[in-house]
Amino acid sequence: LTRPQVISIAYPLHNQQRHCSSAQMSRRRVGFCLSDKKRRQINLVAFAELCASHSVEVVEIDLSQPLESQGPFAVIVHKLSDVIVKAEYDSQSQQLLDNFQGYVSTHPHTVLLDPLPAMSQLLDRFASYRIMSQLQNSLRDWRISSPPYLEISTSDLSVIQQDVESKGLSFPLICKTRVAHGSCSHDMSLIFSMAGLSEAHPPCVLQSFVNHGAVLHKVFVVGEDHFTVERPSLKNFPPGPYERKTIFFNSHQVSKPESCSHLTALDEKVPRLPPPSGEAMVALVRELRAELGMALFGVDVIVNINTHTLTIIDINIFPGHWAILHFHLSLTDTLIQNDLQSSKSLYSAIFASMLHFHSYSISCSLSSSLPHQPHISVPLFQAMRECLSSSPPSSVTLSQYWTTRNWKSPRQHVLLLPLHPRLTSEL
Ligand SMILES: Nc1ncnc2c1ncn2[C@@H]1O[C@H](COP(=O)(O)OP(=O)(O)OP(=O)(O)O)[C@@H](O)[C@H]1O
Ligand SMILES: O=P(O)(O)O[C@H]1[C@H](OP(=O)(O)O)[C@@H](OP(=O)(O)O)[C@@H](O)[C@@H](O)[C@@H]1OP(=O)(O)O
Repeated sequence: LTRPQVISIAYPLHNQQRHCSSAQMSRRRVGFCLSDKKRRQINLVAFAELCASHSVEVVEIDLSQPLESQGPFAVIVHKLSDVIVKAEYDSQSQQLLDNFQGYVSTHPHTVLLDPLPAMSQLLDRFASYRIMSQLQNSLRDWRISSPPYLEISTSDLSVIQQDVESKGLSFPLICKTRVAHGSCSHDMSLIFSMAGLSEAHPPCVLQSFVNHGAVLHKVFVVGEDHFTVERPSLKNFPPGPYERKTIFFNSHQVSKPESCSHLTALDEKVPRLPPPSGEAMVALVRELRAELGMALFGVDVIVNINTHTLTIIDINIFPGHWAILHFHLSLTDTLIQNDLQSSKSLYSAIFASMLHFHSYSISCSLSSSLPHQPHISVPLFQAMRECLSSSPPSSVTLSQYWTTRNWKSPRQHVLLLPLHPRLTSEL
């Protein structure tokens, strides 16, 4: 077996670490500010232990305490969506956010992934759909669009019906809450007629449903890099309007890797469309990054079965759990490109280690669960399947290629482990 080239990222780091000045040493602290769920997903506690062996301190930021005494931070990685949404109506959350922003403003050398104002706009579908809509102009040559939509702020049915008509929105319509974060934000409905609009509760958006053969392309963006996976998605519906009961659903029932719903089973046999072209995806990601001013986000794309137009339906903050493997290495590149030369080795070390750590946990899961035990967890199995079906990733960097390749031959992960004696001994 060929030694995966990603290992070469790790070696020079150790050399550079030996020559670190005390100024650099003081910058070896990375703050994470994530929900309990996300922290568990990336196993931050175990990861912090691993980093410590590389002289890198991982700190879980306590927002309720002054940040000054918890820093200085070279980087802060956060997903403060909950706090940002709550700050709209809760003064305590607003205070936490102000303190956080205050720290960031007075520490311009701390790299914040991502800036709060940029994130906030994605938490509001009114704002993010405007961005998606504007993007159509610059991406027209790539035949990239977003469905027509309407912002609904009234519960006056006749006003909604008039707006739908005057805007020329075609049924079925998909109704999504204005707030794009939190469990309720994934509750949606499919409305098939003018009468059905009585079930659109403001504030929400009504977006034209686009038939796309029940395939969703989820693009994860990490700085300069991106990669794409396919997910299940809603099936095709005949163009409306027509009499049919509104369908209520939760987006996580239809578009998670493990989703298995009658709403995603096509009623008819249709030829599978080719995936979006790599060039178009590159153009899309480039425009979005510039427009959003963010490094960590996801964009959901479908392909219109009639026109073959790439259609953007959603933009998300911070890649989901599945992105984590790719995230660590890609983030390193992002930081390097930002000219953070002095921090280069630090970030490379952190994220190469993170990758190794995850490789370790995954290879253990794989070797213990496959092929001997039928009780492999559904999410893990689906995640593997998702990865296997996403080859080659649309933006193939060395690290991404490596990751994908190694998922196909999980045993190769073990080859990485001698780099970490502690992990090897655990094996
Ligand atoms: N305009 C549309 N046309 C066709 N299908 C759509 C459209 N909008 C959404 N969908 C379907 O509904 C699902 C959920 O939509 P969307 O991505 O907006 O939800 P979400 O809850 O914001 O998702 P996420 O979990 O990524 O945050 C999509 O995966 C897709 O199957
Ligand atoms: O990151 P969080 O835990 O908050 O949850 C995000 C979730 O990731 P996870 O399921 O891997 O956790 C994402 O899933 P996929 O992109 O993989 O589909 C997606 O549903 C986001 O919309 C969620 O963010 P939220 O809507 O809550 O802001």
